[in-house]
Formats: sequence, C-alpha cells, structure tokens
Amino acid sequence: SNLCNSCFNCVCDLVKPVFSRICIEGNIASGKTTCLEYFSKTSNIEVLTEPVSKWRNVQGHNPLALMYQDPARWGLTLQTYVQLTMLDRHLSTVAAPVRMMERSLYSAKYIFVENLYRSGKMPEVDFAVLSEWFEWIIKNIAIPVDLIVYLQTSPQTCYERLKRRCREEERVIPIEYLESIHNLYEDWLIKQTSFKVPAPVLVIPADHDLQKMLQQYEENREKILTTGRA
Ligand SMILES: Nc1ncnc2c1ncn2[C@@H]1O[C@H](COP(=O)(O)OP(=O)(O)O)[C@@H](O)[C@H]1O
Ligand SMILES: Nc1ccn([C@H]2C[C@H](O)[C@@H](COP(=O)(O)O)O2)c(=O)n1
Repeated sequence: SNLCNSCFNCVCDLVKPVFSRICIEGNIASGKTTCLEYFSKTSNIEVLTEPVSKWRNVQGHNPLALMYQDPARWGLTLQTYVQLTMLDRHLSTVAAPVRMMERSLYSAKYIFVENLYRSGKMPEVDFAVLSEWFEWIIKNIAIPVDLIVYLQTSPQTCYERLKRRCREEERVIPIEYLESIHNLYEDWLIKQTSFKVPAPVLVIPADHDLQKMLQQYEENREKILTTGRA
C-alpha cells in the first residue's frame, strides 16, 4: 500500500487516492477553458485542455469542420477520433496531485454522440458502432473521475460567447444546437435522468461576467481541490 499511496497513477481501490481527477463540463463556449486557465496558475494542479487542435488537424484533415459541414457523413469520423483522444487524455500519466481536465470520455458519448443521433444526423449503424466501442472501453478500462464541475449557462450566453470567440468551424452553429446540448447536459448532470453520472457534481452558475466567475472559483477553490483526496 505504500506504493499505492505514493503513486499518482494507481487506480487500485484498496487505498484512498492521494490525488483527484476533476472534469470541467459545460456547453460549447460556456467558459471551460477560461476556468482551466485560471486554475492553471495554482501550483500542484495539472490542467488538460480539450484536444480541439487535434480534432481540427489529424494528419492534415479537419474532422471538426467536416462534421459541422455534413454531420450525417462525418459525425462518426469526428466522434471516433474524439473518443480516442479523450481516452488518451484520461490515461495519460498524472503529473500532479490534482488533475483538471476539460470535458471527458463520458460527455463525448452522453452529450455529443447522443445529440447527433437524437437529431437524426447520425445513422443508426454509426451510433451502434460508437456505442459498442464506448461500452467496451468503460467495461474494460478504469476511467475514474472524482468530481464533475458543471459550468451551468443559458444557451443564449454561450451563443454570444461563441460568436465573439469566432472559431471558423463554428460559424454555422445555430442557437438551437446549443439548446440541444444544454438540455442533454441538464438531463445528465442536474435531473440525472438520462445516463449514469460517474462522480459527484458541483454546479457553478456561469452566465456571469468574468470578475464574478473568478470570485466563484475562489469561493469553491477548497471544495474543488480537496475532492477525492485522502
Ligand atoms: N464569464 C465570461 N464572460 C464573458 N466572456 C467570457 C467569460 N468566460 C469566457 N468568456 C469568453 O467566451 C469565449 C468562450 O470561452 P471559453 O473559455 O473558450 O469556453 P469553452 O472552453 O467552454 O468553449 C472566449 O472568447 C472567452 O474569452
Ligand atoms: N464530443 C465532442 C466534443 C466537442 N465537440 C465540438 C464542440 C465545439 O465546436 C468544439 C470544442 O468545444 P468547446 O471546448 O469550445 O466547448 O468541439 C464535438 O463536436 N464533439
């Protein structure tokens, strides 16, 4: 057990971990990256942002752009790659007592794949293949999460922030898309009626201006950073 207590990467259940793994969840442009940037200034925290740059450039291809152009054709392509890159993030060697990661393997499936499927933009066979992949992964590989921090926004706030951020691929996103993602997040993390929630959820209202958001992060700092730790 000495070995377990001194090893950040051990996933054995016999001893309480001395580290914690936190996932920051929320709608597109809800402020997750900004939140992670803020906490990255704290010592002993490892911050893992979403691998969006990979989704925009895999061996010279841009599956994120393709997905927004033609979701029925490219949804499976993007989401297969998202699943791989998220798995890689979860399994990468832990480098500090606290790890904060943007989104998760879980939201990729329960929110984004689910949304493509429910909106009729993903063929049943693509959904079945992705679902079998996902089920295999979570059955055979431990993907532990100690806390989910949900940045809860209105779709309108995200729409305004998204427009201001001006990411080229996202120009085509209508507010209805953000509403669907929002509803899936609310069903999963607030009502808890859709899919299994893999960790306790801390909800932070995130429609506020930056100053108020930073104040809330300070107020919740202890709660966030001590979760899951011995
Ligand atoms: N509290 C806030 N008030 C206003 N604008 C914000 C706030 N938080 C983030 N932003 C801006 O909104 C955009 C999206 O934020 P970002 O952190 O990239 O979101 P996400 O990582 O969730 O997509 C960025 O341009 C960012 O500077
Ligand atoms: N499983 C996923 C995850 C993310 N996306 C899209 C949504 C955004 O356009 C972009 C990154 O999201 P953000 O960090 O800005 O919230 O990737 C997706 O399509 N599928």
